[in-house]
Amino acid sequence: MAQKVAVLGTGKIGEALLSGMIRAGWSTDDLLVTARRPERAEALRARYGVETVTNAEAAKSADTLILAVKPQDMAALLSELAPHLPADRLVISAAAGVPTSFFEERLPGGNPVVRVMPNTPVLVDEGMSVISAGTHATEDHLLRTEAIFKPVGKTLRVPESQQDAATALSGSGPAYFYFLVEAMTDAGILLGLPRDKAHDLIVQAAIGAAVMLRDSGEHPVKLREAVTSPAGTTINAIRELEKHGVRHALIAALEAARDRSRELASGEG
Ligand SMILES: NC(=O)C1=CN([C@@H]2O[C@H](COP(=O)(O)OP(=O)(O)OC[C@H]3O[C@@H](n4cnc5c(N)ncnc54)[C@H](O)[C@@H]3O)[C@@H](O)[C@H]2O)C=CC1
Ligand SMILES: O=C(O)[C@@H]1CCC=N1
Repeated sequence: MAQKVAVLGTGKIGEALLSGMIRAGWSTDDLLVTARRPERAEALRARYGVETVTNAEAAKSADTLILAVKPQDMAALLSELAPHLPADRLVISAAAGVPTSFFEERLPGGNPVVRVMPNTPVLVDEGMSVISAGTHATEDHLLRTEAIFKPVGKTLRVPESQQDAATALSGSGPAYFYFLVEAMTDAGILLGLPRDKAHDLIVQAAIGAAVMLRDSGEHPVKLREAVTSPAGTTINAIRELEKHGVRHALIAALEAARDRSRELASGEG
């Protein structure tokens, strides 16, 4: 019999994963979702044809539960689940910061727990999902987790001690690129381009650069040097980026994201 998977907390990332599983060919008969608000449950049912259930029902009938609520809501969700959850059910958490020990303490039956940090490009099958096993999770549980996340992008196993860093780089990563595109589009407007043209130029530069980074096997410094002609335009821009400490700002930004992930470990504010 096929494994049933439930997504609990179907917000932005929960819905992105649900839609990815459906694209990857999961039957909606094998998927369950839970939502806090009835209107949201109805919208998900209408959009995807999936059954919406309570958290307790999901705990009783799903083989794998993907917990995609905010870190601050995780303790409350686990207290709803714990009385109903058989010990063999795989619990996958997508929450930033929250360690597998947090789940293990609240699920005393010894459920296998896998911590995953996905990112929103799972919506276009270009996600990255960073995976760590908890104490009771075996190779089989990791393979079951990868079967869910691989169709929507790449996966990478890391020791759990690297998850806060992975969250800063990868979970939050797409936001930095959107921020850069937004800022560079503003620059295009300053230089006199219409917004839609500025947007298209920067997005295509981003796509071209991303594909070259992925496919050329070249170091980013080499790729940048190839753009930077002697006494040309690019070096003037690079000098300004260095003068304004953009490299330093990026390092500080990712360190701040890593620190916030660590703070979320307590499952509080
Ligand atoms: N948005 C992103 O790019 C990423 C988010 N995450 C993690 O995913 C989790 C969710 O983040 P988002 O999707 O951005 O937030 P969100 O606020 O869009 O989604 C959370 C959903 O959980 C629901 N919820 C809360 N308590 C519930 C309960 N007891 N039962 C059922 N539903 C409940 C909320 O109503 C909401 O729809 C967080 O833990 C976050 O750290 C991880 C990777 C990337
Ligand atoms: O901002 C956040 O907390 C979540 C986790 C990684 C991406 N979004």
